[in-house]
Amino acid sequence: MTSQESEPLAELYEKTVCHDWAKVHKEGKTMFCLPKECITGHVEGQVLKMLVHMCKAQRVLEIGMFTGYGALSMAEALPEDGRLIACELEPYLKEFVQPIFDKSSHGKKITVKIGSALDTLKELAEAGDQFDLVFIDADKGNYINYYKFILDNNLLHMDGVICVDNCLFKGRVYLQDSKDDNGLALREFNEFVSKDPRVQQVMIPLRDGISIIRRLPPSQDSCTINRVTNDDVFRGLRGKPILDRLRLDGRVAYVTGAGQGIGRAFAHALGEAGAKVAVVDMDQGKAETVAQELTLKGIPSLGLTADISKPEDVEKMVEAIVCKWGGVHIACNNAGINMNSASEDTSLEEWDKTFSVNLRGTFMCCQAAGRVMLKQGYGKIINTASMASLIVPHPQKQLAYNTSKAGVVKLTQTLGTEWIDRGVRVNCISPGIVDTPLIHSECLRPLVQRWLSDIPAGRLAHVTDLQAAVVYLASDASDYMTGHNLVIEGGQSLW
Ligand SMILES: C[S@@+](CC[C@H](N)C(=O)[O-])C[C@H]1O[C@@H](n2cnc3c(N)ncnc32)[C@H](O)[C@@H]1O
Repeated sequence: MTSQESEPLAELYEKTVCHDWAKVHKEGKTMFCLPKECITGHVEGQVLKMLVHMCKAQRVLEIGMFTGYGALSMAEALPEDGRLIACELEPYLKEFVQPIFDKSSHGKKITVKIGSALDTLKELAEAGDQFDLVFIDADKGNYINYYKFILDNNLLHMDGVICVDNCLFKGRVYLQDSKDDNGLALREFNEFVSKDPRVQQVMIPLRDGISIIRRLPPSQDSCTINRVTNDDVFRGLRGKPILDRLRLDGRVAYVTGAGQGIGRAFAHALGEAGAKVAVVDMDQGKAETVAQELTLKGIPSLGLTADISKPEDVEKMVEAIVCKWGGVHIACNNAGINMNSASEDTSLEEWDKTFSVNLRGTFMCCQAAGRVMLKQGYGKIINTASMASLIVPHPQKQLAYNTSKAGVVKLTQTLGTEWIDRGVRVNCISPGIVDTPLIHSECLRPLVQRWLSDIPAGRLAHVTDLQAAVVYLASDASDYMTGHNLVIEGGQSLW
């Protein structure tokens, strides 16, 4: 059983098979009499959609669109800003398909290029375009030319895949005495690809056969011929390209203050990058809700309640994580509080409360997680400091907060240098002013206007602006970085 096709795809299929293709050809609307059997169809369409998912493709090229069934199937799997270029010879088909593309929310990802596909390929190569997935499904005699052009002109991305339709051509590729031009063209194509050292090919007997062809990393021979410096930069450290080095697969992380805002965004980011995540918050309901969000996305997670100003809570939090997952690799100490008062009026109670969470609490978390990490010989601690550690944000008055966050930076620098020789890196992130629902209240509006005039980027930070930084600091890619305060404030501290 294969998943159902979407409504627009079903409509496209119906419209294609019911259309009188012989008539439109007779009327001179198409150059060729197009057989309705050209259509990719349900199962192959879903296979293409699956391939787009599996390759995590962002940019797809289709050679031979016909009525766009394959194109729309693939577009459905692309991210919102993904793009698919569909090459088609027949102008009539663009008019035919556009109304259905317009009905689908994915149709806007598709750009149809009318003309000979080889001309379009040249145009794309000249523009420096590259694709993660190419689907070749046009005139069989030209498959080999499309394939060669794509590989010779770097139209396929480093980890890209080419999918080729009709590779078995009704079994004729295997008939010794076949005179069928298309069968012979496909046989020659299959043989060429199977001998091409640049790729790995697998043929799948689905419908008329599809070949999946993966671009391989450069071979030792090609490195020698091209006098390549075959080092970690060329191959990628431990054979991993840079984006793979940001992955956190198999790592155990926790985030405090993860029930909302920045902490929640950090928890999602670490989980999306591959880590198991303990979502820690004072508010049990919020911790569990965010943990549930991660579970829904397939991220192993655990909701924990802890008040990080209490030493026993901090100990219990780390113990619970170690007990469940056997260690802690990433400690994201994010929980913090902020109270406003003029310095001459700041009570000792306010000062102590702020420090007991922001600085003492962060220290206790660093120490508890650090002890586990030092034993493991590996760990990444990421504290949330603030732009207020660098500048004095104004006009609001927040002496205790500013001072406590400056303390978080010094705590980070000290631990970062003390523990790095035992494999534990400690860094902090200093966000600028973050856009939260609270900030949009009537009484805060004048304050927001004032802040905006102080921010070169012209807007407040979104929590998503901070997510890449936490993944970077949690990953091996930042191993040489320690004691650093990574400031993300749209340039506010520079004005
Ligand atoms: C097998 S159909 C494609 C089916 C389509 N991929 C789908 O998903 O339904 C082949 C298409 O390639 C187009 N075609 C043939 N030769 C071409 C060329 N030289 N350049 C661009 N398109 C071409 C034909 O007009 C036809 O629409």
